Amino acid sequence: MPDRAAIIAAEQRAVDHAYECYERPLRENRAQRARRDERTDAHAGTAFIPTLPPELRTEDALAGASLVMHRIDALDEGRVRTCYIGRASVFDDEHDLVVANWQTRQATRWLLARPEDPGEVMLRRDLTCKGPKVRGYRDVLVRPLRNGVPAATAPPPTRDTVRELRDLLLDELGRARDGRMRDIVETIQREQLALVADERAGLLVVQGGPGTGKTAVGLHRVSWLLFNKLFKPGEVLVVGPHRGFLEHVRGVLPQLGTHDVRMVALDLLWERPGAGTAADAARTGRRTAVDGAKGTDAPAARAVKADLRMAAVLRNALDAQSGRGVLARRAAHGGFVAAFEGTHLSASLDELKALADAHRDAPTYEARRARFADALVELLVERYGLQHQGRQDRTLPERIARHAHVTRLVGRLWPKLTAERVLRDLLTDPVLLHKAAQGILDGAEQAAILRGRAARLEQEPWTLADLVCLEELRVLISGEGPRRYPHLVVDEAQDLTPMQARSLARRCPTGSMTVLGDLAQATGPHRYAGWDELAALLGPGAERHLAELDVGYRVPQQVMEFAEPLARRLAPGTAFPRSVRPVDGALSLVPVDGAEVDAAALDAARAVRAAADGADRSVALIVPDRRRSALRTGAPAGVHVLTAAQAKGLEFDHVVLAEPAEIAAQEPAGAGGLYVALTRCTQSLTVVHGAPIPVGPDEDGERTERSQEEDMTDTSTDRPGTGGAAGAPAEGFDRFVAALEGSVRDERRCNIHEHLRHRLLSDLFSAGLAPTSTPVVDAVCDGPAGTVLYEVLGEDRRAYLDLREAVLRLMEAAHAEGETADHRFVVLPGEPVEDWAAETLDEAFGVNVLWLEDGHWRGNRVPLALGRAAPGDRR
Ligand SMILES: Nc1ncnc2c1ncn2[C@@H]1O[C@H](COP(=O)(O)OP(=O)(O)OP(=O)(O)O)[C@@H](O)[C@H]1O
Repeated sequence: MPDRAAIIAAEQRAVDHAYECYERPLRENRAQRARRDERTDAHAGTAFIPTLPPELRTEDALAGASLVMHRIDALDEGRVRTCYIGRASVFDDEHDLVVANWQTRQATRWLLARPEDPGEVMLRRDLTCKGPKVRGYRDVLVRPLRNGVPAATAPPPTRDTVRELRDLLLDELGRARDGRMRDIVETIQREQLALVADERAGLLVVQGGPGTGKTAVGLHRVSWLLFNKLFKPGEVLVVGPHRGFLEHVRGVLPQLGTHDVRMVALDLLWERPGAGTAADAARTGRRTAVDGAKGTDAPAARAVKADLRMAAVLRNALDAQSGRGVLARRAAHGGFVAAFEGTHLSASLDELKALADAHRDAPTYEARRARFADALVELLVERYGLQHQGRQDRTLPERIARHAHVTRLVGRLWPKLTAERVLRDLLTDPVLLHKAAQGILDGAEQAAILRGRAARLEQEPWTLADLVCLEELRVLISGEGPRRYPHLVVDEAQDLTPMQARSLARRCPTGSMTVLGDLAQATGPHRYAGWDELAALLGPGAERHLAELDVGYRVPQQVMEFAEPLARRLAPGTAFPRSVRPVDGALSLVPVDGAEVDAAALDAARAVRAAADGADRSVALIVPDRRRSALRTGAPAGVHVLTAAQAKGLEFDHVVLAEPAEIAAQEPAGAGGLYVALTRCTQSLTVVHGAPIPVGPDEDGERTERSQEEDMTDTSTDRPGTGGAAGAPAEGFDRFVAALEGSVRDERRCNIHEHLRHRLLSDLFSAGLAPTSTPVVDAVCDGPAGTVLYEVLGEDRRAYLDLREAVLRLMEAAHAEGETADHRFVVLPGEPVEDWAAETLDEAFGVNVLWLEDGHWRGNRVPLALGRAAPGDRR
């Protein structure tokens, strides 16, 4: 058996040959170009200037990267053939393939072959090259031939060769980050490549913790899909979280040989009235054509506008300003009468209402108006015919349609509306808002989105959420939707609001999407309980495939371990990534006096910058939003000062983090923002904090756990934040209330719980009642049957034992509030699991059960639960 040196020498010869074959056409093309240039010079001044055909490349696209990465020996009709896989397809003089591009289906299939299912692969050898120089190799899959027949795969590689591969990957991961992401072709892992080359239709959702390579996978996938002609460049849109992120990843696709793919930051995706779209900007090259939203929403308004219920409110706003909405206000005026060619045309108010209602299912507002106008003319023509013994001529319908009174009536009932006018009226007119939001948004939610009116429509400070609503309205009014793409890639998708997701679905009606994200890093106003909810919004009706990446390539192990309890708390259902990178001394905690945080953070940044100098390492200082401008002013050169939101999706070699508790308290990101900030570094994280670092497993965002060094030095067992309100010396009843509040808060993190609670509150408001929620009671409402107390349960809580626990909670809540309820309800997200549960609960505890099924309330006493019971219906 040849020794390693001999194998490396043999592989070097193969790689040399590959380079020779790769470079020869380049050299020849350059020479040909030089000859043409000479000819062109000779013809200077003439109209004909020959151009070089695109296939005659003259530039080396490798830019120093290795051409060859793998050797594959594959069985082909009984013979073993050797093929090399690399960054480009290379042919020899006989047009035989010397290197196969990694993106060809054949090469991808070979690279995905596993030892336990090798297919035709007999040998996979990964080469460690530095440019054209072979430094080492590792045999990943070896299947010897015995008597011409492949034997079982050989035992796993020796420790040495494993270390060698790890070295290649770790070398790559340990290199300095200059703010630009690079491709990972040389070290892409099998589970990543499988996602890159996944050809299934529909939505591919990739969930993965920080640094698991989601962005890298998304971009390599774009390149792979285009290379294999599944889409053309103009057919793919990549949506990233912000401009800084796009800047960070900008170089990857060109490095992979992929050009002309449109990439847009999420906040520039929606057109601002009067400005062009991002697409316009890309076309015209004018950056100033688009500058996104002008205004900002307070957190409460942002939450309401993010919610899908907003779509129904917008539709209602249109209805209130047209058709029946206008007729309702016209009651005093009666129907329609107009003099016409010596006679009268007329329609009663009821007839007009019937016509207005008849076309509610028309696709757009404008279509409804057109159909109403047609139907009105038809009615008037018919009436005219009756009055004149059927005497009609061909131009009568047109004469009636053009009659000033008719056009005025149509115009009044279906005024020319623009999305901007409707939204402006909705957000600034409390009466219209109430009418449109009745039964959908409660009073507090309506108040949250109500705002003052700018002097002129063009001055309205549209927020990002408003821009999304404007698109929704435009679609409702005229059907005018955004440009469509056959494939969409959405990064950091966990931050999309439901309204944004609905709008993205509009851009890709086929539902062919690559959706990348991490639920634990969610920082938007809406938290998704799982990917299903978001996937259903993005690709309604499309096939969905969920994949998880669970190996962390960016963040040092020590830092990931520090952040782990926080991540598990934020998204208990997702896998926490294993980091492949132990880095000694990667984590430093620097406790300081609260007043010293800024100065200490700047000192730390200065020290880290100085230590990193010469090593070409990037340094970021991640700070709470309100401290950014002050710290930017004082920061040393070469240190990027960013908020957690700005750092999303980016990575730096060294990160200094200032006052994490303050970052975790920022709305709407909360602890998700802190998790993002903690996981940006590749080498070291220095945490400067005055307040304790809220990374513990049982935090609730308001309470904090002590930092590690405090844990080490302080042996006190009376730790704040583990059962009582923030550090308060709570006793007895107070402690009980605090504990109850804590667990209610936990429950209210569940979206399904919150959907149910809000729906219940909204329906009670619609019934004309005034329900309230308190920190311990999900809902309490005085209705015709007395006081009713509700305890809402969240996802997967429909079993009898859950119901019994809810009864106890109701009793505790009543005790905490001093509330003596006449009726008590447990509210579930679906039918109880056991069919006897509702009856038993009623008989045993006098507690009723209410649940939602297909959007309707069900249960043993639904009218009573919704405030519709007779006053005598008291227990
Ligand atoms: N197989 C790999 N080989 C080399 N580097 C890799 C590999 N996979 C990921 N990386 C590197 O790890 C870093 C993190 O990757 P990426 O930004 O794609 O992760 P992410 O999952 O999108 O992270 P986040 O959720 O924090 O945005 C990048 O520098 C990327 O190049």
